[in-house]
Amino acid sequence: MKKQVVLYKKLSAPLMARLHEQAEVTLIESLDTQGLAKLRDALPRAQGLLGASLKLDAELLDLAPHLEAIASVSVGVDNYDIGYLTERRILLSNTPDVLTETTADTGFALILATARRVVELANMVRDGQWTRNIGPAHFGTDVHGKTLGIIGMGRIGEALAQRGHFGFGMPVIYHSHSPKPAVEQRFNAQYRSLDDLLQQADFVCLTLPLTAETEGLIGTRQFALMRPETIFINISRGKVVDEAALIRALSNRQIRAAGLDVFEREPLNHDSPLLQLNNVVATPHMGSATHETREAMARCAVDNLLAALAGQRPVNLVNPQAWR
Ligand SMILES: NC(=O)C1=CN([C@@H]2O[C@H](COP(=O)(O)OP(=O)(O)OC[C@H]3O[C@@H](n4cnc5c(N)ncnc54)[C@H](O)[C@@H]3O)[C@@H](O)[C@H]2O)C=CC1
Ligand SMILES: O=C(O)C(=O)CO
Repeated sequence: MKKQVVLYKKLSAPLMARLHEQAEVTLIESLDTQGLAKLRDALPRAQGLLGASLKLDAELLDLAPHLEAIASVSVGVDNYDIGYLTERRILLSNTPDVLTETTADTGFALILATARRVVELANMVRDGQWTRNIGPAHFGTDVHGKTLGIIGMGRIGEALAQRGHFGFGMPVIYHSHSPKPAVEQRFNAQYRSLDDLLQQADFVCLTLPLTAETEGLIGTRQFALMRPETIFINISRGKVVDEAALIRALSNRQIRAAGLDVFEREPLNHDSPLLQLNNVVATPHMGSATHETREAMARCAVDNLLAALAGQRPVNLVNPQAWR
């Protein structure tokens, strides 16, 4: 008998066809109120779940007594209670690697956009305000040769270091759980304590996951360690940062600018004080959002889910303790 799969994300036609071959599929097209009600109705028969951007808490998962596997179409797994899933022996998988380069591209886009004031100056042209040659009031700051500080030297951190070191001649400093000699050799990178990195980097870039340990990692004290020239880039998760402290640091010009792809609450409210600040470039959590990468992520998630439902260990298993 085919397994019951509930999708809460639309997939491309070829991936849908693959899933249909092997499973009975219920598609929840959107996660609006109606969609969530449909999801609740489908959960009691679900053996597999596939999707992204939904906090799957115990209250929802308790509706799914037959659940065997969840395939998240993301590398970040902060939406899941891994302890609870493991207790229930539900296999959780994610989609690392396939999105690394694209997300690092986004990080670099934010570095360039903030330092060179790309959005602000492009809007000036669009608004008909380019009436004479621009002068120092519109100048930005160099990217090449500046110190790139990476907090969380994992896959995406390394891809960012590669761009900075080889593409822009940037000295790379980093902070992570522990030093990484191979990374230091490849990018001539140097390990720093968190405080030293915050004081020394021209670009402070967050590329770590949201965990109990990293929630609120960057707050008032950490912004106070940065310099007025510092540019702050967050492509990890909004909750790693105390957003109120960030807004104060930007408003007081304690730091120069921020490039933000992620926020405490998403979608970012249009009234957010962040959007009143012209030294902020805000993007809509688009780190991995290219056609190619989103398709590769979805394919990876389908592979993981079908493997798990066939009794095989998924390649990207997040909670190996749940594997019997
Ligand atoms: N903006 C976006 O659209 C995207 C955001 N992300 C975020 O980026 C995160 C990182 O992804 P990957 O590089 O693939 O993960 P990864 O696991 O390869 O790298 C994370 C690194 O952070 C380090 N780390 C974790 N906790 C730390 C702590 N408390 N202090 C210091 N270092 C710590 C780890 O040791 C690891 O080296 C994801 O978890 C996700 O939240 C990922 C993809 C797209
Ligand atoms: O994969 C993730 O964790 C994202 O944030 C979106 O790609």
